[in-house]
Amino acid sequence: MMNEFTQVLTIAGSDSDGSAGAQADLKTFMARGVYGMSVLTAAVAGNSYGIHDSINMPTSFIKSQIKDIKDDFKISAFKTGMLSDSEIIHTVTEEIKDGSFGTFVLDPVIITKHGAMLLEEEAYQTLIDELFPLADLITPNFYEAKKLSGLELNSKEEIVKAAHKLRDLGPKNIMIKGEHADDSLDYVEDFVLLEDGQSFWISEPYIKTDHVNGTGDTLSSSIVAEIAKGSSMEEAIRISKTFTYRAIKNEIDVGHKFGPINHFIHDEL
Ligand SMILES: Nc1ncnc2c1ncn2[C@@H]1O[C@H](COP(=O)(O)OP(=O)(O)O)[C@@H](O)[C@H]1O
Ligand SMILES: Cc1ncc(COP(=O)(O)OP(=O)(O)O)c(N)n1
Repeated sequence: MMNEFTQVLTIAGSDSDGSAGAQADLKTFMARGVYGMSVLTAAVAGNSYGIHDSINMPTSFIKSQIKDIKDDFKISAFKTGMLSDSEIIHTVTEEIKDGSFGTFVLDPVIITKHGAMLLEEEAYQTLIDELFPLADLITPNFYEAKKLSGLELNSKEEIVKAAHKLRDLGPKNIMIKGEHADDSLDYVEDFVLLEDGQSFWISEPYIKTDHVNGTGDTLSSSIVAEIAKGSSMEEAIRISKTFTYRAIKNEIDVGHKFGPINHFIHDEL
């Protein structure tokens, strides 16, 4: 008899070097023991030196991919990543708003840590207006949280304030990932505000390395996997922070500059 397998989905861009985007999501899904599927919204040409070109999928093709997933599979949880512009956000919103893909983790991919802009500025408000109200969790990085909340985030108090401000825009749970651009840091601390009003800081030691491409994608897709397997939101976030930390710490030698993290560490967890 065949085993029933937990099925999850990423709606995201393809990143040719395999470090981030849908490729990182699918590797993470595999590492976390769930069956991953992908709907591609865009594709970027990139390597460890950076992103050098990109193309958006036609919205009709995004719709076709989602239709084929809906027609055949039972998705327990999903995430969105790179959505490029308002037209793609609108298309994805229309296709997912029936709730048939289960728990929704929105990774508001705006900018990579090396400065590539993956969402047009005119689309920030569309993301807030259309997708935030549907999201069970949003996971902005430090820069994205600043942009989306309009706050400077110069102190822990301001990060807490930003999380409340973002939650007022509709998402049930908020995780603001901490700053890690400064090499003198001891810890990277993320702030989590849960649906029931509870909140906590979650920290791991700062790792000094150039191999951090795809950390945000890995974190959010791991949360999707853990929720699909039955964890609570808090458990899924805690497990995924540890998984991402260990994937950064156990470096692999791929690429000449800013390399990927290590998705092969699942056996040790
Ligand atoms: N150098 C680092 N050392 C330890 N943890 C890190 C490091 N870089 C990122 N992280 C962690 O990886 C996760 C993803 O965050 P981040 O890199 O900010 O996302 P994004 O890729 O969206 O910019 C967070 O939990 C963050 O704290
Ligand atoms: C296609 C594509 N999607 C997303 C990213 C950025 O990934 P993320 O993990 O959010 O950020 P970095 O850690 O890579 O900065 C990407 N590069 N490509």
